[in-house]
Amino acid sequence: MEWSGSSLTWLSISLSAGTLLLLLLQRTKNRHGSAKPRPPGPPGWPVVGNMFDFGAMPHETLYKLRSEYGPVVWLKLGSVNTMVIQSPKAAAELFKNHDLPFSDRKVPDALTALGYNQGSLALGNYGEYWRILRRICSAELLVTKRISDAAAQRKKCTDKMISWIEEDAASSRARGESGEVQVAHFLFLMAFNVVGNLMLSRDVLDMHSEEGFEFFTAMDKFMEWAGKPNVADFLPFLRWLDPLRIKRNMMRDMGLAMRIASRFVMERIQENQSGRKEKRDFLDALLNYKGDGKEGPDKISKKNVNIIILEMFFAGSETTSSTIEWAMAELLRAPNLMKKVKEELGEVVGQCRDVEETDINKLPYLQAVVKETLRLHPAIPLLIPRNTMQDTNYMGYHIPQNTQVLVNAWAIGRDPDSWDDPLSFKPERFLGSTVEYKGQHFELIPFGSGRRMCVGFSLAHQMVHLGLATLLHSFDWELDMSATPETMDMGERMGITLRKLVPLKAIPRKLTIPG
Ligand code: HEM
Repeated sequence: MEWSGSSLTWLSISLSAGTLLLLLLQRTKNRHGSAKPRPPGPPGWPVVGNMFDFGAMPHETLYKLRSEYGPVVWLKLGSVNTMVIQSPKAAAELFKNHDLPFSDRKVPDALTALGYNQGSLALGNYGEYWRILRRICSAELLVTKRISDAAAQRKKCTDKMISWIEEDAASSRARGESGEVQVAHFLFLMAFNVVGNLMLSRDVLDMHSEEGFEFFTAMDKFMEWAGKPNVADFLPFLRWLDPLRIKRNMMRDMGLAMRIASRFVMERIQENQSGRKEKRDFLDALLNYKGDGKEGPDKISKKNVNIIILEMFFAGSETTSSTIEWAMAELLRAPNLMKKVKEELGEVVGQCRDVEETDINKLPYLQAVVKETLRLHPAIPLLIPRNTMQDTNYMGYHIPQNTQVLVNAWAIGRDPDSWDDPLSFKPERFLGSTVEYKGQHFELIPFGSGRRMCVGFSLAHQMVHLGLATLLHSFDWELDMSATPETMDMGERMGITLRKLVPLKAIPRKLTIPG
């Protein structure tokens, strides 16, 4: 049979009409749900699903969907089934009753570069290797004795931060400028060194060191690629193509960061071989690990040790420094609140000595400021994506195996059913309240909850309080003439963490703490 011109035209019209019908049917099916009940969600397009509805600030886009679809939302991101949880009640149901089947991770393609996810704790599949790492990390990072033993190291790092801030402000003034400094830069150096001391018993960054700068730059690039939205995560059949070149770039920059981390590890191995007798640290715990021959690996490979060291650096430094930066920004916007924290510091610490970690428990207003900051600005707004290991019946919905689960801690912190005036920064709401962020109160979960909750939680608690208190106790902070509390930009930038879009700049003036 021959195809005439008119039959070809008809064929193409029928094909187009058929495709259109299919598209509409697919949208209708998604809108009304399939045979098995799924949570409600916006209709998606074939192939791409809701991929293009996600936007640059997914936590905000998802928060807006709550009013239409309720606290549990179903999306299809390309071919990835995704469930989003956006209320304390739904989060409690997940973490209390379904934590185990939801304990795997969904791994972004970029972080499969050089086998990173295979060695990682944060992205590792739920299984023996993860359990062993988690045990080692908990012993090093969560046990109160270990954390308090390292208090002097943290104090040394905050002292250095203050002297670098003074140095930078002085050079700015010497150039005839206002003395303004970029606060997050120094917070990052401090946090990086706190982690460095815990992992490797040494400062890693110095304002002026070349090796530190090289490491910092490589890590910064690593975090940039890890935070970039990647079409290959939504349409896995495109992975081989790596259309945005994210994985290729990641391989290059991660490779550099790994080489630097491996230098630290090799140095330690050589020191140990030549009879090093210094105090045992996190790196020793990883290198000395010996399995019991029953479950998991017998030892942690050198490559995986490098990966874990790297991971701790970026898990511990971006999160804590951005939290303190947000707290400082909120306080600079509200001079009356700033005055209250400083008065409390004046009463408890006074002017004759520095803040110590042992002061934290006596500073309820400072603690309330930190909680309020973590409520409105959780560093990882959607937590780290989980993945279901098996089909699960969750709140009456059928959630299939291999569903990505996002818990919107950012939206939960703004839930009007849990919080009065949820969008305002009001630390007072926590005074006299028993709400904590230890993963038991589901209206405040900046560190997550359940098995995969932040393993660095106790360390983070100390670092954020000490870092913020030290900044406030050491200086009076002012905005430059070009900024006012009313016009300060509080926009967000999404990368691997949620940072301020415009980095906070402020002028440190020598202290006038009342008391
Ligand atoms: C303000 C500071 C911090 C915040 C807001 C934060 C937040 C989080 C969140 C939301 C998760 C995912 C929890 C989940 O999926 O349920 C997480 C996991 C993790 N955090 Fe943190 N974190 C902070 C500081 C730290 C520090 C200081 C370290 C270590 C040096 C650390 C290491 C980790 C690791 C290794 C994981 C993965 C745990 C796992 O998958 O088993 N974090 N963190």
